[in-house]
Amino acid sequence: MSVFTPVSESELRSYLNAYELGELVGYKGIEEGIENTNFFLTTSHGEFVLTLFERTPAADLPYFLGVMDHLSRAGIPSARPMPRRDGEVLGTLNGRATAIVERLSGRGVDQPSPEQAAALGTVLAKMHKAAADFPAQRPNCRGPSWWTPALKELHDKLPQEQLALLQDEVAYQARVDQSALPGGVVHADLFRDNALFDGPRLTGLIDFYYACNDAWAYDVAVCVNDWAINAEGCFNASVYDALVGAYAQERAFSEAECQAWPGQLRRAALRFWVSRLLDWHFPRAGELTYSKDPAEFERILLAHRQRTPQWPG
Ligand SMILES: Nc1ncnc2c1ncn2[C@@H]1O[C@H](COP(=O)(O)OP(=O)(O)O)[C@@H](O)[C@H]1O
Ligand SMILES: N[C@@H](CCOP(=O)(O)O)C(=O)O
Repeated sequence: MSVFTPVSESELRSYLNAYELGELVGYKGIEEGIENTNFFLTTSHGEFVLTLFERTPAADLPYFLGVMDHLSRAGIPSARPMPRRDGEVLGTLNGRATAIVERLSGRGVDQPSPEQAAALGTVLAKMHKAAADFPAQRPNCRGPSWWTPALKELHDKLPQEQLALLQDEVAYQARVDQSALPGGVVHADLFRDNALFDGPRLTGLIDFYYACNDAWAYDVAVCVNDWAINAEGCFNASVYDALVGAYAQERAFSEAECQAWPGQLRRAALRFWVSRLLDWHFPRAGELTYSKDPAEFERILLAHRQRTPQWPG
């Protein structure tokens, strides 16, 4: 499903001439993933992932690949982009901007254990610190200037009750002073399917294509909403405690972040509820929408609005 742009063996062999990655041994389309065309590549030099960017704006690619390179050099398990012979990391294949990155080991988890959640919390905090000196900037493209027009688009599709809730939450978020929070590069979409594990060991962070500069606490909130809260909006206390406890051990929250924590959980829930509503009501041709139920994030947002979770410690 996710090979939107096919690539023949001869096209790939010729594309690989631009790299020093040895001879092509084999390649296979990757079915998971919904944004881009991805292939696993085996060459005489190792294992890689080839991505043909379908929707990601070309102007943002140097930022995303730069973040991945910066983090992998700093010891964070993100995939290092492979440079071409001309020193560039981006090429073009079959009309798409294209990159090759190293293939990381491990698999995604559906039901993380507290141990795995702790590994995520630790690596997330290390990632925030490691990217503190990354020089480029990219604003969060899923903030107020995105959700305000998105709500207008959704206006005629939603029942009045949902619209009222969304509008109320948008108004609440507009009153939150984000500038008081420390931040830097954030992943911004670190769901369970974007972290790879080998048993309890976190072996990879992938899919940096929403990375941007934002509050670190927001990034933690994105993770908590997916890793530690089920589709009914109920917290998994042991996963939550493990994730935020391990994060806090590596990077303590400031007083401002502790205060802002409930609002960040709400902001993260709002962002994914709106994107799932857009995907649901305006699906792209051939897109599978059933696996991304918007109602999950409505329930998570409602749960956060009803009982305010405090930052522990
Ligand atoms: N660097 C990598 N190492 C190992 N597997 C990867 C890597 N990048 C992507 N994958 C695999 O490809 C799948 C789709 O990647 P993802 O970046 O989520 O795609 P999309 O951007 O299209 O949603 C992942 O679920 C994972 O199995
Ligand atoms: N992880 C997200 C999907 C990525 O966001 P989108 O804006 O591309 O839909 C989710 O599970 O909703």
